[in-house]
Amino acid sequence: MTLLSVQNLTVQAGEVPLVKGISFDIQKGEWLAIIGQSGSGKSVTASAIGRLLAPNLKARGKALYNGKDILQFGAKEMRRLRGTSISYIFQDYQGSFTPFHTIGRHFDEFLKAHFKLSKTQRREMAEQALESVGLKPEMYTRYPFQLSGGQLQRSSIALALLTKPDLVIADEPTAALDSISAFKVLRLLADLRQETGCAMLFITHDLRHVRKHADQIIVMKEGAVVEIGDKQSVLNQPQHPYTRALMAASPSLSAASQLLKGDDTACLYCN
Ligand SMILES: Nc1ncnc2c1ncn2[C@@H]1O[C@H](COP(=O)(O)OP(=O)(O)OP(=O)(O)O)[C@@H](O)[C@H]1O
Repeated sequence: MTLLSVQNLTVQAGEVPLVKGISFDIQKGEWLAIIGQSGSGKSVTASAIGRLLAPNLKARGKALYNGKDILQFGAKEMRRLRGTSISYIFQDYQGSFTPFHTIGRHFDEFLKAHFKLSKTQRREMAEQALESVGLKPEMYTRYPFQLSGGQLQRSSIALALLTKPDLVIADEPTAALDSISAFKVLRLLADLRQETGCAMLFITHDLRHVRKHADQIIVMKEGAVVEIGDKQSVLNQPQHPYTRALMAASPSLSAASQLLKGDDTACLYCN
Protein backbone atom coordinates (compact mmCIF):
# COMPACT_ATOMS: atom_id res chain seq x y z
CA MET A 1 0.00 0.00 0.00
CA THR A 2 1.42 3.38 -1.04
CA LEU A 3 2.32 5.69 1.85
CA LEU A 4 4.01 8.48 -0.11
CA SER A 5 3.71 9.16 -3.81
CA VAL A 6 6.05 11.80 -5.16
CA GLN A 7 4.86 12.96 -8.57
CA ASN A 8 6.82 15.12 -10.95
CA LEU A 9 8.61 16.96 -8.13
CA THR A 10 10.62 19.95 -9.31
CA VAL A 11 12.66 22.27 -7.10
CA GLN A 12 14.12 25.49 -8.44
CA ALA A 13 16.40 28.21 -7.13
CA GLY A 14 15.08 31.08 -9.21
CA GLU A 15 15.41 29.78 -12.77
CA VAL A 16 17.93 27.09 -11.85
CA PRO A 17 16.42 23.59 -11.57
CA LEU A 18 17.90 21.55 -8.72
CA VAL A 19 15.41 18.67 -8.84
CA LYS A 20 13.98 17.98 -12.27
CA GLY A 21 10.52 16.42 -12.25
CA ILE A 22 11.19 13.25 -10.28
CA SER A 23 8.58 10.63 -9.36
CA PHE A 24 8.65 7.67 -6.98
CA ASP A 25 6.47 5.85 -4.45
CA ILE A 26 7.22 4.54 -0.97
CA GLN A 27 5.11 1.67 0.26
CA LYS A 28 4.12 1.25 3.92
CA GLY A 29 7.03 -0.22 5.86
CA GLU A 30 9.42 0.00 2.91
CA TRP A 31 13.07 1.09 3.15
CA LEU A 32 13.82 3.32 0.17
CA ALA A 33 17.40 4.46 -0.32
CA ILE A 34 18.35 7.49 -2.41
CA ILE A 35 21.91 7.40 -3.65
CA GLY A 36 23.92 9.63 -5.96
CA GLN A 37 27.04 11.73 -5.79
CA SER A 38 27.31 14.95 -3.85
CA GLY A 39 25.11 17.70 -5.28
CA SER A 40 22.76 15.32 -7.14
CA GLY A 41 19.68 16.66 -5.33
CA LYS A 42 19.07 14.04 -2.62
CA SER A 43 18.78 16.43 0.34
CA VAL A 44 16.79 18.99 -1.62
CA THR A 45 14.32 16.21 -2.51
CA ALA A 46 13.99 15.14 1.14
CA SER A 47 13.64 18.75 2.29
CA ALA A 48 10.94 19.42 -0.30
CA ILE A 49 8.93 16.45 0.95
CA GLY A 50 9.26 17.73 4.52
CA ARG A 51 8.55 21.34 3.53
CA LEU A 52 11.92 22.24 4.98
CA LEU A 53 13.35 23.95 1.91
CA ALA A 54 15.46 27.09 2.19
CA PRO A 55 13.33 30.18 1.51
CA ASN A 56 14.96 30.80 -1.88
CA LEU A 57 13.85 27.39 -3.20
CA LYS A 58 10.46 26.62 -4.71
CA ALA A 59 8.90 23.17 -5.09
CA ARG A 60 6.29 22.16 -7.65
CA GLY A 61 4.59 18.85 -8.32
CA LYS A 62 2.95 16.58 -5.77
CA ALA A 63 3.97 14.67 -2.65
CA LEU A 64 0.88 12.67 -1.76
CA TYR A 65 1.05 11.32 1.79
CA ASN A 66 -1.80 8.86 2.29
CA GLY A 67 -3.37 10.56 -0.70
CA LYS A 68 -3.06 14.16 0.59
CA ASP A 69 -0.64 16.58 -1.06
CA ILE A 70 1.91 17.71 1.52
CA LEU A 71 3.09 20.48 -0.81
CA GLN A 72 -0.32 22.12 -0.42
CA PHE A 73 -0.46 21.85 3.39
CA GLY A 74 -0.63 25.00 5.49
CA ALA A 75 1.89 25.57 8.29
CA LYS A 76 -0.46 24.20 10.98
CA GLU A 77 -1.27 21.01 9.06
CA MET A 78 2.41 20.51 8.33
CA ARG A 79 3.35 20.93 12.00
CA ARG A 80 0.74 18.33 12.92
CA LEU A 81 2.07 15.92 10.29
CA ARG A 82 5.67 16.38 11.49
CA GLY A 83 4.59 15.89 15.07
CA THR A 84 2.65 12.71 14.41
CA SER A 85 3.34 10.89 11.16
CA ILE A 86 6.64 11.98 9.61
CA SER A 87 9.95 12.37 11.43
CA TYR A 88 13.36 13.54 10.33
CA ILE A 89 16.81 12.40 11.31
CA PHE A 90 19.59 14.62 10.08
CA GLN A 91 23.28 14.25 9.46
CA ASP A 92 23.79 17.28 11.71
CA TYR A 93 22.35 15.72 14.86
CA GLN A 94 24.13 18.38 16.94
CA GLY A 95 21.69 20.86 15.42
CA SER A 96 18.75 18.93 16.94
CA PHE A 97 19.92 19.90 20.44
CA THR A 98 20.23 23.20 22.24
CA PRO A 99 23.61 22.99 24.00
CA PHE A 100 22.47 24.51 27.31
CA HIS A 101 19.38 22.27 27.74
CA THR A 102 19.65 18.76 29.14
CA ILE A 103 18.72 15.82 26.92
CA GLY A 104 15.71 15.32 29.22
CA ARG A 105 14.46 18.85 28.67
CA HIS A 106 14.45 18.29 24.90
CA PHE A 107 12.31 15.19 25.38
CA ASP A 108 10.06 16.90 27.90
CA GLU A 109 9.35 19.89 25.67
CA PHE A 110 8.63 17.67 22.68
CA LEU A 111 6.29 15.47 24.71
CA LYS A 112 4.52 18.50 26.20
CA ALA A 113 3.91 19.84 22.70
CA HIS A 114 2.49 16.59 21.33
CA PHE A 115 0.89 14.62 24.18
CA LYS A 116 -1.31 15.30 27.20
CA LEU A 117 0.73 13.56 29.88
CA SER A 118 1.70 14.25 33.48
CA LYS A 119 5.28 15.23 34.33
CA THR A 120 5.95 11.74 35.69
CA GLN A 121 4.50 10.08 32.59
CA ARG A 122 6.62 12.30 30.35
CA ARG A 123 9.76 11.39 32.28
CA GLU A 124 8.91 7.68 32.07
CA MET A 125 8.24 7.89 28.33
CA ALA A 126 11.51 9.76 27.71
CA GLU A 127 13.54 7.25 29.71
CA GLN A 128 11.88 4.36 27.88
CA ALA A 129 12.68 6.04 24.56
CA LEU A 130 16.32 6.42 25.59
CA GLU A 131 16.43 2.78 26.61
CA SER A 132 14.87 1.73 23.29
CA VAL A 133 17.91 3.15 21.50
CA GLY A 134 20.32 1.48 23.89
CA LEU A 135 21.01 4.48 26.14
CA LYS A 136 20.90 4.48 29.92
CA PRO A 137 18.12 6.52 31.58
CA GLU A 138 20.86 8.58 33.28
CA MET A 139 21.36 10.31 29.92
CA TYR A 140 18.15 12.19 30.70
CA THR A 141 19.97 14.57 33.04
CA ARG A 142 23.05 15.03 30.86
CA TYR A 143 23.84 17.92 28.55
CA PRO A 144 24.46 17.27 24.82
CA PHE A 145 28.21 17.97 25.16
CA GLN A 146 28.44 15.17 27.74
CA LEU A 147 27.42 12.56 25.12
CA SER A 148 29.51 11.05 22.33
CA GLY A 149 28.51 11.64 18.70
CA GLY A 150 26.96 8.16 18.49
CA GLN A 151 25.02 8.64 21.75
CA LEU A 152 23.76 12.02 20.60
CA GLN A 153 22.62 10.63 17.25
CA ARG A 154 20.85 7.79 19.11
CA SER A 155 19.13 10.41 21.29
CA SER A 156 18.02 12.31 18.21
CA ILE A 157 16.63 9.06 16.77
CA ALA A 158 14.77 8.36 20.03
CA LEU A 159 13.34 11.88 19.86
CA ALA A 160 12.36 11.45 16.21
CA LEU A 161 10.59 8.16 16.92
CA LEU A 162 8.65 9.29 20.02
CA THR A 163 5.48 9.83 18.01
CA LYS A 164 5.79 6.43 16.29
CA PRO A 165 5.88 7.94 12.79
CA ASP A 166 4.80 6.02 9.69
CA LEU A 167 7.61 7.59 7.69
CA VAL A 168 11.14 8.40 8.82
CA ILE A 169 13.21 10.59 6.53
CA ALA A 170 16.87 10.06 7.37
CA ASP A 171 19.33 12.28 5.53
CA GLU A 172 22.79 10.73 5.87
CA PRO A 173 22.23 10.07 9.58
CA THR A 174 25.56 8.31 9.96
CA ALA A 175 27.76 10.61 7.91
CA ALA A 176 29.36 12.26 10.94
CA LEU A 177 29.91 9.02 12.86
CA ASP A 178 32.82 6.60 12.94
CA SER A 179 32.11 3.35 11.14
CA ILE A 180 31.31 1.28 14.24
CA SER A 181 28.89 3.89 15.59
CA ALA A 182 27.40 4.13 12.09
CA PHE A 183 26.78 0.38 11.93
CA LYS A 184 25.16 0.49 15.37
CA VAL A 185 22.87 3.37 14.42
CA LEU A 186 21.92 1.55 11.22
CA ARG A 187 21.13 -1.63 13.10
CA LEU A 188 19.08 0.40 15.53
CA LEU A 189 17.05 1.98 12.71
CA ALA A 190 16.53 -1.45 11.15
CA ASP A 191 15.33 -2.87 14.49
CA LEU A 192 13.00 0.05 15.12
CA ARG A 193 11.58 -0.26 11.65
CA GLN A 194 10.99 -3.96 12.29
CA GLU A 195 9.21 -3.18 15.58
CA THR A 196 7.11 -0.23 14.43
CA GLY A 197 6.61 -1.05 10.73
CA CYS A 198 7.57 2.50 9.71
CA ALA A 199 8.77 3.26 6.20
CA MET A 200 12.20 4.78 5.69
CA LEU A 201 13.39 7.32 3.14
CA PHE A 202 17.11 6.97 3.58
CA ILE A 203 19.75 9.13 1.94
CA THR A 204 23.27 7.80 1.96
CA HIS A 205 26.60 7.63 0.19
CA ASP A 206 27.39 4.31 1.77
CA LEU A 207 26.38 1.46 -0.52
CA ARG A 208 27.13 -1.08 2.23
CA HIS A 209 24.15 0.24 4.19
CA VAL A 210 22.04 0.17 1.05
CA ARG A 211 22.95 -3.43 0.33
CA LYS A 212 22.13 -4.45 3.85
CA HIS A 213 18.89 -2.58 4.51
CA ALA A 214 17.17 -1.14 1.45
CA ASP A 215 14.19 -2.66 -0.36
CA GLN A 216 14.12 -0.14 -3.18
CA ILE A 217 16.82 2.17 -4.57
CA ILE A 218 16.66 5.47 -6.41
CA VAL A 219 19.77 6.72 -8.16
CA MET A 220 19.93 10.49 -8.67
CA LYS A 221 22.21 12.43 -10.97
CA GLU A 222 22.12 16.19 -11.52
CA GLY A 223 18.62 16.51 -10.06
CA ALA A 224 17.09 13.68 -12.07
CA VAL A 225 16.32 10.03 -11.28
CA VAL A 226 18.44 7.91 -13.62
CA GLU A 227 17.55 4.52 -12.17
CA ILE A 228 14.95 3.14 -9.82
CA GLY A 229 14.20 -0.43 -8.84
CA ASP A 230 14.40 -3.09 -6.19
CA LYS A 231 17.73 -3.52 -4.43
CA GLN A 232 18.76 -6.75 -6.09
CA SER A 233 18.26 -5.50 -9.62
CA VAL A 234 19.85 -2.07 -9.09
CA LEU A 235 22.90 -3.40 -7.26
CA ASN A 236 23.39 -6.63 -9.15
CA GLN A 237 22.28 -5.59 -12.65
CA PRO A 238 22.59 -1.81 -12.82
CA GLN A 239 21.17 -0.56 -16.10
CA HIS A 240 22.46 3.00 -16.16
CA PRO A 241 26.16 3.74 -16.74
CA TYR A 242 26.05 6.24 -13.86
CA THR A 243 24.86 3.56 -11.43
CA ARG A 244 27.67 1.31 -12.64
CA ALA A 245 30.14 4.17 -12.10
CA LEU A 246 28.83 4.71 -8.56
CA MET A 247 29.29 1.02 -7.80
CA ALA A 248 32.78 1.04 -9.27
CA ALA A 249 33.64 4.07 -7.15
CA SER A 250 32.67 2.10 -4.06
CA PRO A 251 35.44 -0.52 -4.00
CA SER A 252 34.60 -1.43 -0.41
CA LEU A 253 31.17 -2.68 -1.45
CA SER A 254 32.03 -6.25 -2.30
CA ALA A 255 34.45 -6.52 0.62
CA ALA A 256 31.80 -5.09 2.92
CA SER A 257 29.10 -7.48 1.76
CA GLN A 258 31.46 -10.36 2.53
CA LEU A 259 32.16 -8.91 5.94
CA LEU A 260 28.47 -8.43 6.66
CA LYS A 261 27.85 -12.09 5.89
CA GLY A 262 30.61 -13.22 8.21
CA ASP A 263 31.15 -13.41 11.95
CA ASP A 264 32.89 -10.05 12.06
CA THR A 265 29.42 -8.48 11.84
CA ALA A 266 28.79 -9.53 15.40
CA CYS A 267 31.77 -7.52 16.52
CA LEU A 268 30.77 -4.45 14.50
CA TYR A 269 27.30 -4.62 15.95
CA CYS A 270 28.15 -5.29 19.57
CA ASN A 271 26.98 -2.72 22.10
N1 LIG B 1 19.28 26.99 -0.93
C1 LIG B 1 19.91 26.70 -2.05
N2 LIG B 1 20.05 27.62 -3.02
C2 LIG B 1 20.65 27.33 -4.20
N3 LIG B 1 21.15 26.11 -4.50
C3 LIG B 1 21.04 25.15 -3.57
C4 LIG B 1 20.43 25.39 -2.30
N4 LIG B 1 20.46 24.24 -1.59
C5 LIG B 1 21.08 23.33 -2.37
N5 LIG B 1 21.42 23.86 -3.55
C6 LIG B 1 22.10 23.18 -4.67
O1 LIG B 1 21.28 22.11 -5.07
C7 LIG B 1 22.06 21.03 -5.56
C8 LIG B 1 21.63 19.74 -4.85
O2 LIG B 1 21.98 19.86 -3.47
P1 LIG B 1 21.69 18.68 -2.42
O3 LIG B 1 22.08 19.20 -1.08
O4 LIG B 1 20.32 18.18 -2.60
O5 LIG B 1 22.72 17.58 -2.91
P2 LIG B 1 22.98 16.13 -2.28
O6 LIG B 1 22.78 15.15 -3.37
O7 LIG B 1 22.15 15.97 -1.05
O8 LIG B 1 24.51 16.27 -1.91
P3 LIG B 1 25.30 15.69 -0.64
O9 LIG B 1 25.39 14.23 -0.88
O10 LIG B 1 26.63 16.37 -0.74
O11 LIG B 1 24.54 16.06 0.60
C9 LIG B 1 23.52 21.41 -5.30
O12 LIG B 1 24.06 21.88 -6.49
C10 LIG B 1 23.41 22.51 -4.29
O13 LIG B 1 24.48 23.43 -4.41
